[in-house]
Amino acid sequence: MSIPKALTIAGSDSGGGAGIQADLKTFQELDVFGMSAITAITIQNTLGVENVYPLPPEASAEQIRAVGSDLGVDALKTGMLFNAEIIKQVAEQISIFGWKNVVVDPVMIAKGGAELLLPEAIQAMKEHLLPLALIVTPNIPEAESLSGITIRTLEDRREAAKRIANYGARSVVIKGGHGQGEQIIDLLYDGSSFTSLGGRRIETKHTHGTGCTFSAAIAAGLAKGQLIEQAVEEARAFIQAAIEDTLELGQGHGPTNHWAYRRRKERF
Ligand SMILES: Nc1ncnc2c1ncn2[C@@H]1O[C@H](COP(=O)(O)OP(=O)(O)OP(=O)(O)O)[C@@H](O)[C@H]1O
Ligand SMILES: Cc1ncc(COP(=O)(O)O)c(N)n1
Repeated sequence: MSIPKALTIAGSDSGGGAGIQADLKTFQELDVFGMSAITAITIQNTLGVENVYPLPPEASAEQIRAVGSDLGVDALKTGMLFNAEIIKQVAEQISIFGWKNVVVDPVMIAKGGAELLLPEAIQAMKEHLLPLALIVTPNIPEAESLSGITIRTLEDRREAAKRIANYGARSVVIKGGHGQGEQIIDLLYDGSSFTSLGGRRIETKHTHGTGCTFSAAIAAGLAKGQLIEQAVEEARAFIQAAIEDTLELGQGHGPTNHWAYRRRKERF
């Protein structure tokens, strides 16, 4: 039996709600064997990020090489990469291995405002990483930063998605968590057409790590052989359940519930 394997290249969140920890929980719940390359260690809980210790860029490259040369990688996602040198090393390894199922979550700023990507590294992300992406998953502020346009309307989102795709990403999903209205729209652009994936906006403060979990779920789907649209649809269902069945953990913005999706499926 061949076991689907996914790699997350991201930062560690000591609070367990975002980053590497959220990604591995998501892989596990979606029946994918999870592996990790840690780029930075954050001192973090539901109240926010207290400190960031980036690892030497070679440490990311070495971890990727170790798992790639032995276990193999069916799909991968990138999350917090922090600086331009880490981005370059990660991009170089992805190119060397020739991996195609690459999900880029262009993590920039944590919900609490902490910088998870230095502003001067945005150019490196556009230049080195976006051309390798099968899909890139910005939230609205990240899409604004990558596209250079202010997003107010759905038309703006469409234009931003096209501009991001121009950097070489095969497809783009602009997530709607930061938007307004009762319905959330995640807009998927596949290079020629748009698909809106929606859900009810849940009123909650417990949305720490939603973007990490969503992109990890897409990578899990790709690792299992799903097509992009199918993987994004299942990721939306996964995150919707994870936000709805809240855990109410911590004193601040709590993590989502990674058990929820499987438990719901088992009930029906
Ligand atoms: N309140 C909510 N109700 C339902 N779905 C939500 C809500 N907030 C976010 N989502 C979903 O979670 C996913 C992540 O979206 P979001 O825009 O929050 O990303 P993000 O800002 O990158 O997340 P984070 O920075 O917390 O990791 C998307 O699929 C979005 O639709
Ligand atoms: C290590 C790491 N990676 C990503 C996020 C983004 O998640 P959020 O925007 O919910 O804080 C984070 N806080 N920490």
